[in-house]
Amino acid sequence: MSDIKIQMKNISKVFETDELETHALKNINITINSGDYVSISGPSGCGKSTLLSILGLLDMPSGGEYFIEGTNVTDLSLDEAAEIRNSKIGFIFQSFNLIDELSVFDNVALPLRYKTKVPSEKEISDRVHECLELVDMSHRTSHKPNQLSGGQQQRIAIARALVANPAILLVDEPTGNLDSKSGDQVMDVLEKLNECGTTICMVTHDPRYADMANIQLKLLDGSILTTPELQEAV
Ligand SMILES: Nc1ncnc2c1ncn2[C@@H]1O[C@H](COP(=O)(O)OP(=O)(O)OP(=O)(O)O)[C@@H](O)[C@H]1O
Repeated sequence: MSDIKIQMKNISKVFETDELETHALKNINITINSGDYVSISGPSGCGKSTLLSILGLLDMPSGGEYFIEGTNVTDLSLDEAAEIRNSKIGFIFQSFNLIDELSVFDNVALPLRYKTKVPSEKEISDRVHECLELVDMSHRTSHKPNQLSGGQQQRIAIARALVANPAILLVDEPTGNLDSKSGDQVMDVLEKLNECGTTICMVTHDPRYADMANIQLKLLDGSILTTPELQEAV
């Protein structure tokens, strides 16, 4: 009955530099269903960024198979990977990566304007306002990013990641540049989005935030240490 968003089968990644081979990921098997909240944590160098890059089609695995919403995306050309990345994946980075010259509205609208079939201005406006409301930022549509706090900028980045209705949000240390209060607010927004059905996969060093996820993956030396654990809904 579950709707599979992401499936990795025996994914491996080997980096080869001069005479050195680094086995960054070994035999990774992950299934992420619609509505899951997955955290990935582990010590420095264990493979978190490598895994997130492959999940986000920013890098390709050395072996194994990767499916997004049932489509095999293991051996795509760069152009095909870019198209699937734009339509299926929303990214949230530690650095918010907003465009300073654009208003909040135009930053959030950007992924819609880059779609193969660009929606009408009315559709863009409706969707941007809907997403800004979800992150409690409807009152700042005309501001520029540098007129906002770090926490507010991250909430705008979340709205931008959501706007094209991706299959999954990939989140990399979302609170890394924030004080603890703003960080908690950003995590509250992610939790609320997940409660409303958004599928999330997040890399975090913070055990408090990893605990918010219903599937907690722990990586060590490129392998998943603990198999996914589904917590009973409280
Ligand atoms: N481009 C590369 N070339 C060679 N080795 C690499 C490359 N990228 C990563 N590695 C190696 O792969 C392993 C996993 O790296 P990765 O960046 O995924 O770890 P991480 O868990 O994200 O670390 P951190 O928490 O410090 O960011 C490390 O041993 C790293 O040195």
